[in-house]
Amino acid sequence: MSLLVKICGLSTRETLETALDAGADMVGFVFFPPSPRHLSLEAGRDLGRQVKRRALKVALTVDADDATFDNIMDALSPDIFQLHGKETVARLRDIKQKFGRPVMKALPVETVADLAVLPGYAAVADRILFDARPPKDATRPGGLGAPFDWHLLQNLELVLPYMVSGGLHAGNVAEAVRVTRAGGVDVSSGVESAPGVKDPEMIKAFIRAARATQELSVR
Ligand SMILES: O=C(O)c1ccccc1N[C@@H]1O[C@H](COP(=O)(O)O)[C@@H](O)[C@H]1O
Repeated sequence: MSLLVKICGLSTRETLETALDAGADMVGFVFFPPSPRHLSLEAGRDLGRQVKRRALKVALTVDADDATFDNIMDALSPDIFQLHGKETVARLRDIKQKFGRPVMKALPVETVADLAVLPGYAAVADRILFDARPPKDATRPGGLGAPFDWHLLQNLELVLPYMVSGGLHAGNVAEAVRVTRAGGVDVSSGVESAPGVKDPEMIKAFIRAARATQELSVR
């Protein structure tokens, strides 16, 4: 099975085109105002049109309300929602039913205790994203460029597809895949020259490095 590569937090036509040309499977758009990668609905509409089915469009939200989902559906028509807040299992079910799109639930990981919620979410989500737990005083729940201990996933038995994120970059993505056996990787800060500023060369290097790990991936 081939490794899915997601480049998240794209906000310009140039860097989106770089990610698509370099073969990203998923391109992520952030709809969360405190993030330096936050997109207006109009920018999301414009970038969404540019994708032209060359990759899956992922809309990242954080504890968003129904009106926000409605607006994102209208502007971007995402292929999948990435839920990166404290959404409950019941809210996941509700979002899937109301908006008719698959959901990828981000779960914060710092210790093995964080995996206790996994069975509940795995019963409803279409994909799980394991991300580093943010510090308590963080202004956002992700996109902080910090990794977690990948060994916590070493013995994971999860039938559902899962991805990893948190502090990935071209230099460590192979090791992350080797340890976690994840079927996909997601990066934002690791392909930026400054928060919110994507770097075309870093995007290409990350996708190249991720592709080189292909044979290590199982899910
Ligand atoms: O990118 C953001 O600003 C962001 C904001 C709120 C929630 C999640 C966010 N990004 C996601 O966080 C992880 C890790 O990112 P990084 O590579 O460590 O910067 C990734 O899944 C992003 O999609």
